Amino acid sequence: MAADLLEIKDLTLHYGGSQILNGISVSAAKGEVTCVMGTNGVGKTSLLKAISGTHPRSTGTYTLEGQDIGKTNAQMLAQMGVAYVPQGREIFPFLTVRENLETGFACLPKQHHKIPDEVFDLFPILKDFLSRRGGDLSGGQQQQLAIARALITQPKLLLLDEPTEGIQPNIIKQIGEVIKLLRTRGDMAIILVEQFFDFAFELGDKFIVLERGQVKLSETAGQIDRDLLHAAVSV
Ligand SMILES: Nc1ncnc2c1ncn2[C@@H]1O[C@H](COP(=O)(O)OP(=O)(O)OP(=O)(O)O)[C@@H](O)[C@H]1O
Repeated sequence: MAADLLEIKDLTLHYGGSQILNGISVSAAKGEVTCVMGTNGVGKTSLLKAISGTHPRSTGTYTLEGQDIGKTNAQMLAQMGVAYVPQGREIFPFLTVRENLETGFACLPKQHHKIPDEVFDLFPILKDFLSRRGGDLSGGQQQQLAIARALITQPKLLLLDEPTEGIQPNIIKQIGEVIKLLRTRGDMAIILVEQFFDFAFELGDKFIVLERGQVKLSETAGQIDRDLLHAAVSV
């Protein structure tokens, strides 16, 4: 198995006085997809917020490529290669597709301020729509744009929060193919939060199931029984 890029131990997270995550340990390796699963409200998005630094971690240790990144903030984490595609995509509706993509440059030194051709190889539709406003794209196209924008930051760790939510089946399939391709490339670790069971099961190398802010189950694809995993993520 590949060496872990990300290692998180005993993470806790609070919103005000409410403790939402409790003693979470997660690791992720380059060339692997780690799926975080569980029913609504168990803390999946909160975990991604903690990893991306968009919400402060209360306690726990966090290393990226062996480097302790303790209280490093979201902007610094993005510059270190942590890219977060949030649930709901959060593209800028009044910016064009090109301008949305260019926002990814904020994490990069000036000499890398060019949209790589690879982005259009992965998502050809974006090339045709470069001048359209983000808000005029379909939900699936917006999701592709959000993933493309994250890839422009040259991530080592890609965090995807429910990329299939509300998306038409043909685009879900394309997004699945892109995730497979990125995994095969082997230069990034992917953490995928997903409630679409078949999609997650097909892509995952590791599965972590959360329940009320704790890890209920953590297994590799080779070890996990499909029915057991399905039961673990069902209400
Ligand atoms: N900003 C916030 N302030 C207070 N409580 C919050 C906040 N965001 C989330 N929560 C609560 O934290 C818990 C975990 O939410 P979170 O969004 O992380 O779960 P989730 O597993 O991603 O759910 P879903 O699948 O519905 O997106 C829920 O009880 C939610 O109501």
